[in-house]
Amino acid sequence: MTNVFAFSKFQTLGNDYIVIDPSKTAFDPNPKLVQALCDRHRGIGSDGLILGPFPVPGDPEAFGLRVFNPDGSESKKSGNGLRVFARYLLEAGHVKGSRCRIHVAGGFAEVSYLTEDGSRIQVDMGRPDFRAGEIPYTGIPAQQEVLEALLFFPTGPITITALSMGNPHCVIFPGQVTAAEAQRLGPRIERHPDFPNRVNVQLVEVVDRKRIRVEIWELGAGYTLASGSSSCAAAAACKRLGLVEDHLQVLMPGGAIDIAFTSEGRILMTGPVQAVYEGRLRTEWMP
Ligand SMILES: N[C@H](CCC[C@H](N)C(=O)O)C(=O)O
Repeated sequence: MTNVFAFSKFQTLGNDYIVIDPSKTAFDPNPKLVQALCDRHRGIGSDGLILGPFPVPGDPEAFGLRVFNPDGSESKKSGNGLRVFARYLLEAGHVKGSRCRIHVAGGFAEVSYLTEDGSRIQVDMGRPDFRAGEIPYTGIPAQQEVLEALLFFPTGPITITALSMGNPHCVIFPGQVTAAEAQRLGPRIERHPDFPNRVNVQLVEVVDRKRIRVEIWELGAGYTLASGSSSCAAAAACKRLGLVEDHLQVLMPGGAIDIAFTSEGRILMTGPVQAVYEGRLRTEWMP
């Protein structure tokens, strides 16, 4: 039988991830292979791929992970990905107790298991950073914050609020918050030259001061039903613009994520995780 390798599949609010554990499966995350695995017709199919745990230099208690988008690019952070990975760590016996610390390119995240089985998890996603240079966004000077700035297109400008959650986000408040509008505007904003590293895009409707509704276009993944870092970014923009309170729900097509701002301005993101299946992948089809 040709080589096979093990993987796990999880999903949270319809945002799904493959998890590959390097201690079980030797895996080179080259873009072509990541694209093939995330392909919903030729491979496993997912909104992203998580590789981990890795040891974190200088922090023996922490677990390292890498997150890849279906286009093969590496993500600096993923809110749903962090919750999925935290669940995997618990199930694989890497974690004992109700907390763990995870390191991803965009920084550390403290994780709390709210249920014994890891089906509901809270992640401290840190503080949003609106400074243009941290996103990066080049439309205004690096130290300035991107609050209701203008992003120019041949058809006219769009008003944006942009920030980093460890990964880049651009929040807009368009007349229509629909999947169609997310798929129309998302790619244009994702690849706008003022976002040299590309950007995740959120279309936001403020329902009231405790609920916002969001449609999402993800950098390197396209339209998704939910996104953890996007829910944090949309909430952070609304909070910064004085539109919502410190505790709110972010309503997405796949479901809702709870957001709480701490007194230090950090964002606590809480949501579900579901295990879907364990798989053994043949390798004969791989690029
Ligand atoms: N679904 C992920 C977002 C991945 C972000 C990725 N598209 C990037 O920033 O490159 C989340 O739950 O946060």
